[in-house]
Amino acid sequence: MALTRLLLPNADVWLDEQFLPEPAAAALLTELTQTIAWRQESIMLFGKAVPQPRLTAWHGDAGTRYSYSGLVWEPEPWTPALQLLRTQVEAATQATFNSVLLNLYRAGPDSMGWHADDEPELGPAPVIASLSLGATRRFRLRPRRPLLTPHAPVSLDLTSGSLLLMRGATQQHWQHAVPKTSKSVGPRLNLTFRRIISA
Ligand SMILES: O=C(O)CCC(=O)C(=O)O
Ligand SMILES: [Fe+2]
Repeated sequence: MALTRLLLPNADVWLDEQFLPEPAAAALLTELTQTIAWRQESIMLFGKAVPQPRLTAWHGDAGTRYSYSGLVWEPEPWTPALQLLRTQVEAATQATFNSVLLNLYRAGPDSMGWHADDEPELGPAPVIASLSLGATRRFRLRPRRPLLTPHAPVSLDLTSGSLLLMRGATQQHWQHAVPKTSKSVGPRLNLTFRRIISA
């Protein structure tokens, strides 16, 4: 399949719902869930350490330090599976990536709050390629400044093997989130390939 552009103002967002065929996506979910050194980080919220409602890992080229929600990440090296995915994602997106943030949503209560991936390390127009494996979870997008970007919030159900690409001014004008769900859902693993410009 191919990436198809979403018609959103002040955004440059593309989706390929069938980037990886299901047997490959399912096999990768199992392999990565078992072999990645998952951590549950805490973020400081009003002076208190609050565990993030998901597990995370950060892999990349040496020197791609990244600060995220008050945490500073030193990357783990690329594993063969992650390196192969990087090559495939680069070919599909015509972009280059030097790091990947992995998020494991163990079940419905695991989530990610509203944010934009606009850390200075990512430069003025971050290119982020997001590969989803496992359970379908809802991905929401909303304008950061509704007067400047008049549009209702958007919901995408990201299925296993789908590839979402955000680039250009998307992070400047939109936020995104993966809300909790009360539905009974299995694990979902998401990989966001990124390019750290100022290491
Ligand atoms: O899990 C997702 O689909 C989104 C992940 C995300 O927004 C991030 O890692 O910054
Ligand atoms: Fe994000």
